[in-house]
Amino acid sequence: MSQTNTSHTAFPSIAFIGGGNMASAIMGGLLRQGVPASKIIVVEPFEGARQALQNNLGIAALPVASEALRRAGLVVWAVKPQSFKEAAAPVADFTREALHLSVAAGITTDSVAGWTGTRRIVRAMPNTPALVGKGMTGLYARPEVDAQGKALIEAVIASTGELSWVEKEEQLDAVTALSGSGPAYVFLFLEAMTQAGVDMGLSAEQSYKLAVATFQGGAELAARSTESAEVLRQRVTSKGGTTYAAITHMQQQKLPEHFIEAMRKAEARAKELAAEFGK
Ligand SMILES: NC(=O)c1ccc[n+]([C@@H]2O[C@H](COP(=O)([O-])OP(=O)(O)OC[C@H]3O[C@@H](n4cnc5c(N)ncnc54)[C@H](O)[C@@H]3O)[C@@H](O)[C@H]2O)c1
Ligand code: PRO
Repeated sequence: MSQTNTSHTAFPSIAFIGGGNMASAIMGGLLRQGVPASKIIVVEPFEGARQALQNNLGIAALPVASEALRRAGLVVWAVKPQSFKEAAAPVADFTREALHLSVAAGITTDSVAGWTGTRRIVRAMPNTPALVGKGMTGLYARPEVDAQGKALIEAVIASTGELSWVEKEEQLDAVTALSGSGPAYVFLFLEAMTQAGVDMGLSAEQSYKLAVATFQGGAELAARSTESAEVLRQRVTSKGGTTYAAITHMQQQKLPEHFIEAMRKAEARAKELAAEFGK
């Protein structure tokens, strides 16, 4: 992935429409990178969320769209797919000249273009580890976005972790099913591994610590290794040993097949969201 040389001093004012989890993760990354809070404008109708932004990040959010949005060179759409169209209506007139970045699952850039009146749009699929600077974000840029615009988006997203561009917009549905929803799969496995540890006589606390460290260590080993996950798995699996017993059971129960099937459900849901809420 090419690295950007956009420094935070070159950042334009950035407006966030929606100030919930994902917006907070990106804003947190920007602040950590030295972008001043005065360069960030947020529209967030829910008072509890505005309070959280003020308390956690020192950012004062607006309850409704206003002329202040005209300052923004970049608009980040961080509302739920269900609320996007409604959120765009009062904002669009102020932001036609800006570059737009949407993180909404499923919603296509054609829909965003229709609602915002501009085609300078990048669509992104981040994930929640962005909250701790360990995010993974897939990105798609419409042809109307120039190299400078892409460099700005890279600089914003790099403040939350890693990124990877896709060539076709529909590939973002696969990214959504994989890394977007993926942290939830990891947490589900953590829950199951912790429960198994408890069932076998460990405390919940110790069991959870072992499970989290195992995920961290396994992921780090895979990231640093030149060998495939399959080879790394075989190294743990002594013939006739303990891992063999567990993996054999998982394979007999078709766990990998079920897992792949589940991820295809997430991909299908991304497409449904586009059809349901993109009009
Ligand atoms: N949470 C994730 O893991 C994740 C990962 C990738 C992408 N996303 C996408 O990010 C988007 C936001 O998700 P989230 O988890 O941050 O949700 P969230 O509910 O935490 O945040 C959405 C915010 O939008 C606000 N909002 C509602 N209507 C609005 C309006 N008309 N104008 C402005 N703001 C409005 C809500 O009050 C809320 O604070 C979604 O589209 C989701 O698909 C989420
Ligand atoms: N969270 C959003 C959802 O579940 C998008 C990926 C992660 O729809």
